[in-house]
Amino acid sequence: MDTPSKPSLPQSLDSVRVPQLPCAAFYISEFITKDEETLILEKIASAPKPRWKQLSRRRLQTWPSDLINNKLVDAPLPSWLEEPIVTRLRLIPLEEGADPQSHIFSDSPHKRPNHVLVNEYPPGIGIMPHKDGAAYHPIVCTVSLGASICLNIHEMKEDGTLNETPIRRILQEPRSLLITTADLYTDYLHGIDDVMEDIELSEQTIANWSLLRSSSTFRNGQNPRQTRTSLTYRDVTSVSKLGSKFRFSQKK
Ligand SMILES: O=C(O)CCC(=O)C(=O)O
Ligand SMILES: [Fe+2]
Repeated sequence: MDTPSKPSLPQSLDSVRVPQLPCAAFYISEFITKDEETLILEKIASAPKPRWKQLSRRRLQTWPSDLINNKLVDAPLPSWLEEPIVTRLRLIPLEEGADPQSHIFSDSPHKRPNHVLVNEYPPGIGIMPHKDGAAYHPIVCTVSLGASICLNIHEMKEDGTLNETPIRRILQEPRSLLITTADLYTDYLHGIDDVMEDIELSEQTIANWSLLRSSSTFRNGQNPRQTRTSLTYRDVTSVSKLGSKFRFSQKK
């Protein structure tokens, strides 16, 4: 096959920092290959039906399991969520010249993500502006599959209500990785509009325009939505070991 078996990763996260954001975010346009994307989408599609949680308009899979009181029952991620993504995430140093062992999860409690949400967005469907809550170490790695979508970053008004106009927008292409960290997850909100098309896309309006794989695709400023699936990787701070005992007691 002609397609490369691995995408070429940046030398450091610092070189793919999203400009014009109040705090650190990083965007790698080609984080997985088309073949890897296809394989992961097949694995998601072939998961047993009860794996899907149907929300009012969107559906969701949670791996390895739902959190209970913000705690994760200790269990490994399935291999198709671990490889190649987790390994590759931990290969990119934060800065050039930094300790080559350092990576985005170096300071997280488990040094790696232990939890993945799979969110499927049909055209016209998004997610309301929200914060991700206290269960996680404040780093989220989002791999986008299938189609492009715009993520909006919002701030709160002085009176504590949401400012509906996003302060920035980030365009996520299929096979890309977006890493959002720190205040972007703790102080700001993020959401996706319920639209059939993202509009007014340009160098002026999209924070990661210079980092896109193919900004020419959006020359006319539009992104007609197709079904887009996201994988959000996080490190759940609190992990209980109860699960292994429970599984043991279930064995005949
Ligand atoms: O799909 C996305 O890019 C965002 C998902 C999200 O915000 C979440 O699962 O908390
Ligand atoms: Fe979120």
